[in-house]
Amino acid sequence: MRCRSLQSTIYLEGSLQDMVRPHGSMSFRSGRTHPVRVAMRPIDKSLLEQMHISEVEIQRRKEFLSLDEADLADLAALKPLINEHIEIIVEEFYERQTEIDEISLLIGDSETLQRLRSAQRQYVLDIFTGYYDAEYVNSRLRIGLVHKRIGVEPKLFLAAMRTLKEILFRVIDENLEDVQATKSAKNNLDKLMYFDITLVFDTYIDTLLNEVHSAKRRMELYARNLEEKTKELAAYAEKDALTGLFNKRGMSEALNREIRMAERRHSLVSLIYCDIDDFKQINDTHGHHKGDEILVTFGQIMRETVRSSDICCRLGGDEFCCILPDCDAKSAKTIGSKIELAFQSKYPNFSISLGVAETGDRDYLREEELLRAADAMMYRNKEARKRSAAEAASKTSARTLPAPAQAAEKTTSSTAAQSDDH
Ligand SMILES: Nc1nc2c(ncn2[C@@H]2O[C@H](COP(=O)(O)OP(=O)(O)OP(=O)(O)O)[C@@H](O)[C@H]2O)c(=O)[nH]1
Repeated sequence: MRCRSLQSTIYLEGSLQDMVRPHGSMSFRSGRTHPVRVAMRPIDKSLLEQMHISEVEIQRRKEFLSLDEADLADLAALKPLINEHIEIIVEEFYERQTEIDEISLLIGDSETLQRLRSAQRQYVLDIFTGYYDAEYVNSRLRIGLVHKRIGVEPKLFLAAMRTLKEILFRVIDENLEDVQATKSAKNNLDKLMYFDITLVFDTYIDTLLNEVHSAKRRMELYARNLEEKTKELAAYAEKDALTGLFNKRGMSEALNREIRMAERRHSLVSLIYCDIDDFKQINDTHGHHKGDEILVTFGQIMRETVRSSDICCRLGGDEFCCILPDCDAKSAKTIGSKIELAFQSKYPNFSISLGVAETGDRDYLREEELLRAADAMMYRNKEARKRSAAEAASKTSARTLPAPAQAAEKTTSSTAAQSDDH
């Protein structure tokens, strides 16, 4: 195997090769690390493999450009001449290149310029070796990759190739006497430089496409995340932060939807409306923290008592409701009683008031009408409960006069009041 540096480039590759060489592959060659078995990734393949460029493909490319063995041998014959002029060629090339602001900026400093000079020197010598095999092709492909990564645009690369060609043509013109040989040498050089340019462009475009695909994948991921976040936010907007039940807005949408569905199916929808009695007093006596705990517990009781298809909501403060699709008012009252029983067994000193309303299966109330009806019944039940509590209190105080009136114990069942009301 001939030893030819892969570091050669038109003008910028040299010092930047290490930027793109996978570190793993370097360690592996030097035997410092053991190869780990992982799925085949792009960095596990050579550029030639990634670009699907085989020996046959290299030959095809030469044929496309009518670059035959005789042309290549003629180019190799110019090697002594180029060797003789190599320093002048590289000197003039960089003099002209650094006159271009964009290129000067890309090169950046004198050490980089020095490294580029030596890489360029090697490239020019490589052109005239007469060997344009896989190794040569690989080094050309690498240039496209590096150019894309460091931002050397095709226009700069083409301008550089043109400058180099002009310089080489001039050296040939000035030193070859035979007109036919001069013409043929320039023609062969022209074809080889086309061969190089197509390879550089192939990896440049491939890298560009990979970047586009990668950006597309990132965008899709971002869009998916955004969609999930939007759904989460929308769900948050419909949920009550304290109890996790639907809030008023969520309830409104759900009730609307359930009434419309019931209309389509000619079925019933019932609504239980609950309010914790004297909740203000509970807060005042036991503190807000206890008040919160009661609200959360009530939400849990409600959820655990009803079917999973029923929709439990906290309308605000101490007011709750539950939407019961496919359920009549009688069953809703029974469910309400179960909720009340469970609540009172947890908090024997507190009570709730309930109201129930149903709609369907011939005429249907609107969402706010159904809510108003259930609320009105809850209110009537609460008033009835308050009246009987007041009566009980006055009877007790009459029996125990002249002692001051005691606060009534909250033992009256609101469900009983509700039933009476009906
Ligand atoms: N702890 C707690 N209290 C709340 C919350 N939201 C509202 N409240 C309180 O709940 C109380 C509700 O009181 P009211 O609407 O007067 O009703 P009530 O005291 O239950 O009286 P009745 O409905 O007649 O039985 C108010 O004092 C509100 O400040 C909450 O998230 N946590």
